[in-house]
Amino acid sequence: MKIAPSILSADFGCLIEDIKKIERAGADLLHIDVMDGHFVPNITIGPGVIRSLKNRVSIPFDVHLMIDEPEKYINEFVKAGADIITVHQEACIHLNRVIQIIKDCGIKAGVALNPSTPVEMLEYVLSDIDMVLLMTVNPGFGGQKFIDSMIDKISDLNSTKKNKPFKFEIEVDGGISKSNIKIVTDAGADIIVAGSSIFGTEDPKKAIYELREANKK
Ligand SMILES: O=C(CO)[C@@H](O)[C@H](O)COP(=O)(O)O
Ligand SMILES: [Co+2]
Repeated sequence: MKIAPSILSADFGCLIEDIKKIERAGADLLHIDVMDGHFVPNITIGPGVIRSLKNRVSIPFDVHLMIDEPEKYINEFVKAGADIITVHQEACIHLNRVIQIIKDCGIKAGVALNPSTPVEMLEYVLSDIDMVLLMTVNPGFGGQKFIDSMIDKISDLNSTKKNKPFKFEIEVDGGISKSNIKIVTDAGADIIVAGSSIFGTEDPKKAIYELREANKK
């Protein structure tokens, strides 16, 4: 199980210090939530901030684009330092083309699904992608409650993986804490995004340790 702390819940006034804490604690990926105020009702950061962080952070940048028409900005995010770019199925009219644009840049491609979007929407792209991001809250904000019905969705997607030699990993994003991490990984999640349950605590290093311990029980 990999842990990808989401900087959405970090203190943007001392962002690099917060990131250094989770890097030292053994975080696997840095999850960066990009929001445009259109696709989701919130605005966060763009390529400029990612570029500034890139040469100071060594773990891979997992960039979650919650923006309309993401194809217009892929190049900018790749140049800024994204290692994985995930676009929302709901934001892409020509999803296959957008995936190819990301892959042609030489980085990994992921596709995210809102809670109400069935996994079947990805049937004909699953063999092309490196990651499926299942939203377990409605995208837009950190600190929301995990939607319990998403456990069956994770299991369904995980069963699909057993039928064919797909390479994609399942990333799960929203409302994950030490109280539900085990049920999420048991259902088949490979990568856990956690924002408030890491950066919302006094000690992010301890929070990562506790997530890993809770996953063993
Ligand atoms: O993409 C999103 C929200 O849209 C997430 O990455 C959140 O940032 C996760 O935050 P928590 O639910 O873990 O607080
Ligand atoms: Co996210």
